Formats: sequence, structure tokens, C-alpha cells
Amino acid sequence: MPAGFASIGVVGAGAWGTALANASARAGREVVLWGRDAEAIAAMARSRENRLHLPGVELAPAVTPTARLADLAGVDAVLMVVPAQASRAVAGELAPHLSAGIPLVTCAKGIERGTSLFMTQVLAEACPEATPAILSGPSFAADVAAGLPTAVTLAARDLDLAEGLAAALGSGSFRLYHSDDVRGVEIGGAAKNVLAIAAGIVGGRGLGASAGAALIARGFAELMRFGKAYGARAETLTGLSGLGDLILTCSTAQSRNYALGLDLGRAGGLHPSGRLAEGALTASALVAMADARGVDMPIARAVEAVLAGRSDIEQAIGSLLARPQKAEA
Ligand SMILES: NC(=O)C1=CN([C@@H]2O[C@H](COP(=O)(O)OP(=O)(O)OC[C@H]3O[C@@H](n4cnc5c(N)ncnc54)[C@H](OP(=O)(O)O)[C@@H]3O)[C@@H](O)[C@H]2O)C=CC1
Ligand SMILES: O=C(CO)COP(=O)(O)O
Repeated sequence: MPAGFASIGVVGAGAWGTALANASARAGREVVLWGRDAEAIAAMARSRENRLHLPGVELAPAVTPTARLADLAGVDAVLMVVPAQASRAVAGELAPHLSAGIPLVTCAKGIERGTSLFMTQVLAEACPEATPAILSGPSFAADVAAGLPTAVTLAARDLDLAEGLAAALGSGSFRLYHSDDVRGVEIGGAAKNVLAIAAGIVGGRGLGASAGAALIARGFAELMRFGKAYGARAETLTGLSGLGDLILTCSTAQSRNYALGLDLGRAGGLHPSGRLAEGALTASALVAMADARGVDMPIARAVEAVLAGRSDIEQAIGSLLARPQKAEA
């Protein structure tokens, strides 16, 4: 068993937070799982199941649910698993309970609207005493919770810290690779959700498997261009958290972002399902950041225009197909 990180705090008792709490317990950690809804947390503590967000999965004995952030004081590392747009506010409330230097690992996938900051930048501002890190990669909560084989990347600026955290959280079925390319890992997770909405639209419109594959390849070209403009390493963008997660999320309606695109493609309008689709919240920031550095992202731009109601699906598809044919890059 690796030294250190005997206890893990998980902030956010949604599907992913609950799955990560169980995965951490499976790796031998004691886990405190925080959720904001005291009633739901009490029910979870009684039933040992997160019936709202991860039904049918038994909570591991080493997981203690709580609705009090103060109960995270003293843990050795914290996984931040609330939605991207809520991360700043929750991290700010958490900050007074954390010891100096504690690793604070964002597991959310998105860019903050309004500030255009990546998740580790948001945590660095909200919890300046903590050490930001990120966990991201192709991993549905249900798969991880079921103990199906999954591989993700954990990145911190200090490679030894990333390696230590990966060793502490990983198990036979939940494999963690480590990296010091924090920016690369967070760009992949944020961008792929926007592109997955486009893939869902292609599926919902019945444009065919060939168009779906073209969308993934051209979407990946956008992700690469954006990543390079914002300092990511190519090998990170082609790895688990970039290409790996793009393929997963663009391939199945198990993804909420893809499912949102499916609905848009079939019905042509936005029908809010109430389910979290981070890409819909990140699209405008992604496009604004692409514009700021002159990065060409026609697919992401088309998604943003559809979501904002400035374009209908037919117009968006038409404008993509009308682009001049050019050298592949
Ligand atoms: N699900 C998955 O397979 C994966 C998800 N992720 C990422 O993890 C993040 C969380 O997603 P996921 O767990 O699936 O989402 P869920 O919709 O399952 O759960 C979201 C959780 O966040 C809580 N929450 C929402 N807003 C706030 C807020 N303002 N303050 C505090 N808590 C809040 C919700 O509480 P309440 O129940 O009270 O509303 C709920 O517990 C996202 O960024 C997602 O991209 C990453 C990899 C896999
Ligand atoms: O990030 C995910 C899988 O890696 C989950 O994707 P969705 O949020 O689209 O469901």
C-alpha cells in the first residue's frame, strides 16, 4: 500500500463523486463523501446507496457520507466532483477546512463561464493554500462503480505528487496513469464534451456512421489546435484524457452530452432533460477562448450557435458542409 493518502475526501455526491468514493475505498482508502443535500445524505447513510445519482450500487463500508464540509478537515487529499460551474463556490466554502498544501483534485470537466478559467485555475483562486491537480479520462461512473476496467489520467504540476495520488487511488480495475501536463488533461475533458454534443446531433439526424467517424476525427483536430494554443502537450491530447475520452463520449448515448445532441438532432429543439451536460455550459467559453487565440473550431462553434439559438440544426450542418475543401490539418 502506498504511503500517505490514507484518507480521501470526496466533494460532490453525484454519480461520479459516488463512483470515485467507492473506487477510493476499493483502493484501500478511508473516504468521507460530502453532498450538499442533508436529507439525501442521511438517506444514503441509511440505505448505503445513492438512489438519486447512482442507483443499484452499494456504498463501500469505508465510505462515510456527510453533509458537513467540516468533516473533511484532516483528510489527506480531496477529490472535487461537483459540476464545473459550481466548483468555485464549493471550493471557497471548503477552503477554511483544508490543511495547507493538501492536494485538491478536480474531477469536473469544463471551463468556468465568465472567467474562461480551467478547473485547476479556479481551484487555485478559491483555495490558494491547496495544491491543485486533475483526474480525467474515459470513464462512465456506472462502469467504474461496477468495477469494469477503466483507465484515466491524474495530473499535477509535481509529477511525484501525481504518481503518489495515482498509486493511492488506483486498483486492478481502475487504472490511473500520471502526468505533469495539467493543462493538457483539463483541456481534453472540457473540449470533448462540446464535441460530443455535435456527435449526438449527427446520430440523432441519422447522418450515418461515416459522418460520425468524420466528426470525431475533425473534432479531434479542433481539440488538438485548441490544446496546442493553450500550452497542452500533444501526447496528452492523444492520450486517455483527450482522444480517449473524445472517442468514448462521441460513441454512446450513455454519455449525457451525446444524449443531449441526440435529442437536438432528432427533435431540432432544446428539450432540457434536467441531466448535467457540461458541454452545453462550456461551449460558449470554449469558443470565446478559441477566438482569443485565433483557433479555428467550426464544429464547436456550430454547437455553440445551436445551443444559443442563433442557428438551427440544418443551418449548422449546412455551414459545416459548405466549408471549402482544404488540406487536412
Ligand atoms: N458521471 C460520469 O460518468 C462522469 C462525470 N464526470 C464529471 O463529474 C462532474 C460531476 O458530474 P456527475 O457526478 O456525473 O453529476 P451528477 O449530475 O450525477 O451530480 C452532480 C452532483 O453535484 C451536486 N451539485 C450540483 N450543483 C451543486 C452546487 N452548486 N453546489 C454543490 N453541489 C452541487 C449535485 O447535488 P444535488 O444532488 O443536490 O443536486 C450532485 O450531487 C461533471 O463535471 C462531469 O463532467 C467526469 C467523469 C465521469
Ligand atoms: O466524462 C464522461 C465519461 O468520461 C461522462 O460523460 P457525460 O458527462 O457526457 O455523461
